[in-house]
Amino acid sequence: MSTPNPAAVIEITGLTKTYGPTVTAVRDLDLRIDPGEVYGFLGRNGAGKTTTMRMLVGLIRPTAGTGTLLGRPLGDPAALARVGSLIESPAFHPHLSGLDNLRLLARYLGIPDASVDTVLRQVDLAETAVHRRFRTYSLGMKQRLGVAAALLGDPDLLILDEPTNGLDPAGMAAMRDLLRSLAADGRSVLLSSHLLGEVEQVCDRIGILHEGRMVVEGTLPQIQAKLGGAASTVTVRARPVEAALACLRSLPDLGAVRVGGDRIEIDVDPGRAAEINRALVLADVAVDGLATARRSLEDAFLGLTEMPTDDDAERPSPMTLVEV
Ligand SMILES: Nc1ncnc2c1ncn2[C@@H]1O[C@H](COP(=O)(O)OP(=O)(O)OP(=O)(O)O)[C@@H](O)[C@H]1O
Repeated sequence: MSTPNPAAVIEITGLTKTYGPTVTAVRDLDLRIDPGEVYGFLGRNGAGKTTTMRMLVGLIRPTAGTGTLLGRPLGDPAALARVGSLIESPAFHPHLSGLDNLRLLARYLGIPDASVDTVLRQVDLAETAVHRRFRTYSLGMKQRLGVAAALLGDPDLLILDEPTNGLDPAGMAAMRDLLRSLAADGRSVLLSSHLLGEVEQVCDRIGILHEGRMVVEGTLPQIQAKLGGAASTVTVRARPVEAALACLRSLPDLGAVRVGGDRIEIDVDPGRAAEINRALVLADVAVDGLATARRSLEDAFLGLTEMPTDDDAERPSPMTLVEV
């Protein structure tokens, strides 16, 4: 049995949420987050990210599961007071300015007005925007104000559901910098996203959720390794295919080989492309094309969660794994 570590910011086991007899939104989830760690939940819509976060901050009650948040039992008010969260759209007064909304919230929480200026600077909400009515805000501005509100109590743990939603690329970069600087101060961040590129750039560890389950978890290199397969491929268009495969069989240390029409895709370092080309030509195989690609984590993630991609329609004939 593992010993619980008192230093863990979040440590939960078997977290489950069911709705009625048929919907299991989160299934038997184990999660541990350490101080100063930025942890990202990655998953397509409906994977269970928001439900998990709502359980952690006490908005909904877990069906099953035990654990601690900041060293206290899940749902403990003293621990929740040290958590800042942005889950779904925060409720701000539409007719008040961003500044007045935060001042109101600060007073409600018993926090000095000076903290409002600090958090507004942290999220980089423009001076002009601060004085505008909330209802005129763009999605990105609303998002920044939501993060500012989450930061108000100087929390030890931030739980942010899709924090970059609605931000332009510059806003996304600023948000990443902010989250990293918060982590550098020893705070922990749990965020969710359906964009791999986002979590990849900011998170120390990533957990991929799919249909309520954690399917893979780890650092980026660990996830790459766990998802298996070569990280890169060499693809050749070659005729005749049978002769090409016979030739490939004579080459050492190739990974999996897949064939679709006249396309042969080989899991191998792209640095061996020239060697493969030379071998095929020497074997009297006509090489009509040769391309190299590094398999991104995005591809692996999409494959894992069977998410359709925009370029699915353009994909040529399906590839079949062959023995070489
Ligand atoms: N109150 C509810 N009643 C019934 N089913 C629910 C409820 N809340 C969530 N679900 C279901 O639970 C599953 C997980 O939803 P959840 O919102 O946690 O996913 P998500 O990963 O956050 O996705 P999204 O990015 O779309 O918010 C979905 O199938 C959803 O339809």
